[in-house]
Amino acid sequence: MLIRKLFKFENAHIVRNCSSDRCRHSIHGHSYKVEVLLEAHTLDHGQMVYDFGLMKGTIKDVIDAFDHAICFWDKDDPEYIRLCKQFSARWIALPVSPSAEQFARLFFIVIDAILQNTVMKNGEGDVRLHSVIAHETDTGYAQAFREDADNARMGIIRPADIVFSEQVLAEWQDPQMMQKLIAGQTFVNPDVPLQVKV
Ligand SMILES: Nc1nc2c(c(=O)[nH]1)N=C([C@H](O)[C@H](O)COP(=O)(O)OP(=O)(O)OP(=O)(O)O)CN2
Repeated sequence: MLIRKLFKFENAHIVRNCSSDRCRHSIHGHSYKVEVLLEAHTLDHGQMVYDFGLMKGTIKDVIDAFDHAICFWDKDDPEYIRLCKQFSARWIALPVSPSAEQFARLFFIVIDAILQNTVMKNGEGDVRLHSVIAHETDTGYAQAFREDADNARMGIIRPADIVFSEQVLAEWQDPQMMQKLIAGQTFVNPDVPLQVKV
């Protein structure tokens, strides 16, 4: 079974080298919608694949980091990068260009790492990330599956290579969240007292 939770953020970028003239030379923004799809073949004590509420913790925080930020490819023109950092308190440097495809891959990689490092407390079984859909506009989206996330021909994305500005970090509930993820520390879900025997 699949479940899906939708997240939203506003973000600005330039996508270098793309065919669309407006996109490759001009800073522009999108109201992104990100669908996170989880898969399991057994249900937890609440008879759910994974409680939607749990997805509003670390997973939501990571996606929300991109809200009202400018994203740039860390291989872009150093002067452009310098100016992004100078004029936007919220910026994120990416190891890949900020296309919808790469957003979908990036969120897959980070959310997959979060889930794999999460200690689940409510009888969740084989819950795993199925795919991530990044909607750039109402009419265009990219969907990343595990084989896309792992595909080095699409560029390597390591969580440690995503650099968040100080302002982004300061606004997280836990400013150390990404460092913990990179260090392989665990995220522990809240205990749930059982009220009826399942
Ligand atoms: N495969 C991709 N194609 C394009 C991407 C992308 O990330 N992946 N990105 C862009 C631009 O960022 C652009 O702003 C979005 O393109 P487009 O869908 O053409 O935008 P419109 O606002 O014109 O959308 P309509 O709904 O068709 O009006 C370009 N391509």
